[in-house]
Amino acid sequence: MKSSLKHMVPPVSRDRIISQFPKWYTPEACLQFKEHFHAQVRTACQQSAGTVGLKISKVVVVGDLYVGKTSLINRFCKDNFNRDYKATIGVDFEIERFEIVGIPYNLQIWDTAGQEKFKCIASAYYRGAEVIITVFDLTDIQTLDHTKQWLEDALRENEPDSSFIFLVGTKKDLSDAVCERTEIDAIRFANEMQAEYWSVSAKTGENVNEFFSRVAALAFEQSMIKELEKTMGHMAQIGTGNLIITRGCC
Ligand SMILES: Nc1nc2c(ncn2[C@@H]2O[C@H](COP(=O)(O)OP(=O)(O)OP(=O)(O)O)[C@@H](O)[C@H]2O)c(=O)[nH]1
Ligand SMILES: [Mg+2]
Repeated sequence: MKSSLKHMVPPVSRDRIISQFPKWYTPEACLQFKEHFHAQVRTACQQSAGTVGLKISKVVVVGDLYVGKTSLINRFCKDNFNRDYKATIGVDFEIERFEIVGIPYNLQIWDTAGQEKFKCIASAYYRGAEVIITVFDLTDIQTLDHTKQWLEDALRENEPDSSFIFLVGTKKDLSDAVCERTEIDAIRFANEMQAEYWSVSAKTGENVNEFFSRVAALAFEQSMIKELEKTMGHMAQIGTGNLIITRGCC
């Protein structure tokens, strides 16, 4: 009975299995430099593998119209690319399954509309975002200028310091000398926004899997740390400045 149930859920695809902490894009705008999951998180995962319920984190993707938000998500979730523009109306979402350090984990990725007329619909979905991805087009510097406003709007709907922030430049395949200068500005913006910077191409797929693996690993680890804090007894310092709670024995 148990084995037949197991076969009802298709296995997580190989490129969604994460056991080592995925690397950042550039050390100049990076949220964390470490290369391994926290030892306590790894231990907790090993001890509870096969027994924990499904974990899920909410990701919202925001930015101007036409910057390539839907294309980025479609490349990652469906491995396709459409050169024709079809505006997102309101919001849409995809769920992507991972297995991280042996634990099943889902990212719920919300794709929002960049068009002004849909903004009030989309912003209703910002709440509870563990990850905010602000997207701009590397070939259009104005879209970078607008990312701070998009971020501000998304942050307003969330608790302070509760979300990881990413700044993502799209259409890397079209990159030229001007885009390279834009990227220097983007790295400065990312630091001001306390965001991690990435540049990707939905057309060629460059950096897309690497980027979402990084998103998944950071969000997963954060959710594990929060769970450890909730379920265990006394404070212990782990890593560099991250506090988790460990079980009190007396
Ligand atoms: N060359 C190239 N074109 C891209 C890339 N990503 C997106 N595009 C094109 O840019 C246009 C806009 O892409 P979308 O993904 O629909 O943009 P969006 O941000 O979702 O737009 P809204 O839904 O209106 O907010 C489409 O014509 C895409 O084919 C890329 O990496 N490279
Ligand atoms: Mg769209």
